[in-house]
Parts: sequence; C-alpha cells; structure tokens
Amino acid sequence: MPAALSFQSVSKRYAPLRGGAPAFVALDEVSFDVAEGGILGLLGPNGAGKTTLISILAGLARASSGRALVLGVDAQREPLRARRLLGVVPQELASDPFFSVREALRLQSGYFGIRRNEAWIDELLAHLGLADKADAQPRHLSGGMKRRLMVAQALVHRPPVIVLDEPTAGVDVDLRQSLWQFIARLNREGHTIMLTTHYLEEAQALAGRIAMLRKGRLVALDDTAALLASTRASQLSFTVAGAAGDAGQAGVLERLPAALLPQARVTGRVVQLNVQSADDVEQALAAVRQAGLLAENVEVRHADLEDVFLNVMAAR
Ligand SMILES: Nc1ncnc2c1ncn2[C@@H]1O[C@H](COP(=O)(O)OP(=O)(O)OP(=O)(O)O)[C@@H](O)[C@H]1O
Repeated sequence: MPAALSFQSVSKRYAPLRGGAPAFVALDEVSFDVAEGGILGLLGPNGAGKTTLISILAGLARASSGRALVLGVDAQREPLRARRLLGVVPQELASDPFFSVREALRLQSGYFGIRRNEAWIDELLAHLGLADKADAQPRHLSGGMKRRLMVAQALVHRPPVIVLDEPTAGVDVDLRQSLWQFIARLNREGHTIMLTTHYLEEAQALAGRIAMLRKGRLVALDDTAALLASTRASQLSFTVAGAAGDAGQAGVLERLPAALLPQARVTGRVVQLNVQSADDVEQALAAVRQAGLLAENVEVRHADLEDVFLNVMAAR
C-alpha cells in the first residue's frame, strides 16, 4: 500500500536573479512519508520551505529534483490525477469576485468534472458554518469565513488526502476550535491530513506525527509522543518583580545571573528555563535570589511541543 503522501529527496532551488540576488535553496533533499489515515503536522519557522513543499505537491511549483507522490501518483508527472486525490487549502484566498460562495463551490466541483454535487456542498456549508453565507460574495466574508470557504473549496471533490497550509492563521478562537474539530472529524472518517501551523499547542493536540523543516532541511520527524518524550526537561518559569522587573526585559536581562543567561528565554518580565530535576529548580531560584531578584508566579511544567521545536531549531 503506498503512503498517502511521499516526499522523496525533494529539492527546490531558485535561480539567481539578474538584479543580483544569489541562488537560493528553498528545499534541500527533503524526504518523508505520511501514512494513510494519519495527521502530520509540518512545522518550521517563517521561510523554512513549508509552502514550497505544498506548492510542489499541488502542482503549483516544480521541484528542481526529487519526487512528490500522492497515494503513489507522481504530482509532477501526473498532476491532474494527483490533484483529484488531493485537497489543498492554500494560505491565500484566490476567489473570483463575480461568484457567490455556493457558485464558487459549484465551479470548483466543475473543475473536477463533478456535476451534481449539491448535497455535498450543502453538507460542507453546514459543517463549516457557512450555510447562511451561501449567497454572499466571498469578498464580503470575514477573514475567518474566507478560510472556511477555502477549506470547503479544497473538499468539494472529497479528496482522500487533505493538505492545509496554516488553516487557522488570523482566525479567532471560536472559529479555530471548530475548524480543528472539523479537521479531526475528516480524519476520523478516513482522510489523511497534512497541515502547517504556527500554533504548536494545536499541532500537539491534533497531529500524531510531526515533521520539522528548518532552512529547507528536514530536521525532525517522529511521532508527537516520541518527540515530547525525548525532551525530558521541564520548564521553570517565573516573573521578575521589583525594580529589575519594572525596567522590563532590559532590566531582567541585565540582572539575571550570568550562569542562567545562555539557556534562559526572557519575554518581558517572564523568564523560562529548562530544568531536569528538583535540584535544578532550587539552584536556579537560589541564583536568582542571590542576584537580588524577586521571583513571582513560580511554575514548573512539562515540556510541550513548543519547547521541543525551540530546542530542535536551536540545535542546528
Ligand atoms: N519565487 C521565489 N524566488 C526566490 N525565493 C523564493 C521564491 N518563492 C519563495 N522563495 C523563498 O523560499 C523560502 C521558503 O518559503 P516558503 O514560503 O516555502 O516558507 P514557509 O515555510 O511556508 O514560511 P511561512 O511560515 O512564512 O509561511 C523563503 O525564503 C522564500 O523567500
């Protein structure tokens, strides 16, 4: 049985521009599979190559070398066959201003040669909370509703594999929750999902497997549980009160003990440190006290996917 998605040594090089911009490697020999029925979270900082990888899969960009397969079908050699198996929710909405939401979905169905699709379109509209906007112009929808429309457009042909590029960027908490629920439901019904997101707590909750890209290279690939287990460290966090705290981030950085500085994450007055044991916690807090700082809201919590992500990105 072929994997739902298979990236095999995919590279993408942009030629140097005449204006002087040097050649750029957006993807460097990226290889990984997504098993049928799974949810994979594709993570990476801005510019890591996530959208480029998805564009190659969707036939919107050509790989310089390597292959991208959808259920065994080569996305570059047989783009039309691959597109039928794939629903891609892009980052940006490209909709025709002359059509309503329902018409846009009918049109999209037509692209795939599906004529009578009304029942499924109604179902999509209902599940995505767009039923009362069916006759609205897409440009009159709110940002979050446009995202829902993009999801609906990607699903009109009931593709077995669904790829979502930041489906919840800029979407409010309610909409985000219902979108994730809908995605989880699609997965339960047998669809394979790959998604990119910068909301790591959502990736942690939803994705059974995680791939991380950094500067076009695959730097982590594992089950979410295994990645979390690999980071045994917990997080100690506290807020700096008093004069140093009042001076904000600069004040905290200036007064924090030198021994803690290299591994401390400081955001405003909040300091976060990796700790392995109760001894580490005591030593760190003692050092903070000795530096004349007052620590409030002291908390220790288990490492989450964000910690794993930051560790992986920092290690390269
Ligand atoms: N046509 C192009 N010519 C040159 N470089 C490009 C071109 N298109 C994209 N890039 C570069 O390729 C890199 C990868 O971009 P990509 O959009 O894939 O990143 P991303 O991981 O999706 O980022 P984000 O999280 O910001 O969406 C970026 O550095 C981008 O500037």
